[in-house]
Amino acid sequence: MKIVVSVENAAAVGEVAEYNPTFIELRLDRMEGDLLDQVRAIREKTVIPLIATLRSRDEGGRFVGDADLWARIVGPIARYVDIVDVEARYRDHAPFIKSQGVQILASLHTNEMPTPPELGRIEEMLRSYGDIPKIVVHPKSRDDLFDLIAFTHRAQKPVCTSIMGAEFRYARAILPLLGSEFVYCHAGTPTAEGQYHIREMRQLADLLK
Ligand SMILES: O=C1C[C@@](O)(C(=O)O)C[C@@H](O)[C@@H]1O
Repeated sequence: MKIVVSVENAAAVGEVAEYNPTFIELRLDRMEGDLLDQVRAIREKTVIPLIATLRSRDEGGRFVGDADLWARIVGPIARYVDIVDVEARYRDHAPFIKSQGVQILASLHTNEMPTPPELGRIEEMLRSYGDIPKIVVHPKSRDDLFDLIAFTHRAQKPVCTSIMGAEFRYARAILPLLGSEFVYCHAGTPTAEGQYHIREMRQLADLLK
C-alpha cells in the first residue's frame, strides 16, 4: 500500500519523515511564506519522494488565483519534487510542468458522485494530460461506493481514487486493495475530513492482508 502523508507546515516534514511514507504531499495552498524556499529546504531535508499540490478552493483547497498564477507558483517548485498534482482546470500548463522532469498526477475532486460512465469519461480526460489520474468523489450511498470500488478495480492502472467526507471513510483503506495507487493520510494534522493517521492506516493494511 503506497501511503501519501499530506503536510501543510514545512516544520512538520522531519517528524512526518520518521514514519517513512511512500510520498510526502506538500499542500502549498495551506502553507505560509516563501513556498519555493520552503520546498527547496524540504528537498534538502528528506529523500522521501515529494508531491506538490496547490489545491484550488473549488476543489477543497485554499488557492483562489487563475491558472497562470497557479503555473507561476508551481512551475519553479516542480524541479524540487517528484510529482505535481495538476487539477483539470490547470491542464493547459501540464506540458510545461512535465518538462520539469516530474510526473503529473491529474486530479479532479467533486462533492458529487459521478455515474460509472461519467467516471470513465473523467478518467479519459485526466489521462489526456497526466501520468496518473486521481478522482476524488463524494459517495452518498453504499451503491455509490460499490460503483467507485468497481470502477477502481476495472480501471486501467495506475489510477488513484478516493472519497470525501466521513460517512464512508473506511473506503480509504479498501480502495488501495482494489487497485488505487495511493492512499492519503496525515501524521498529526489532517488535510481533509476522514483521513486516517498513517499509523492507523498501516494497522488497517496489515489486518486486511
Ligand atoms: O486530493 C487529495 C486527497 C485529500 O483531499 C484527502 O481526501 O485525503 C487530501 C489532499 O491533501 C489530497 O491532495
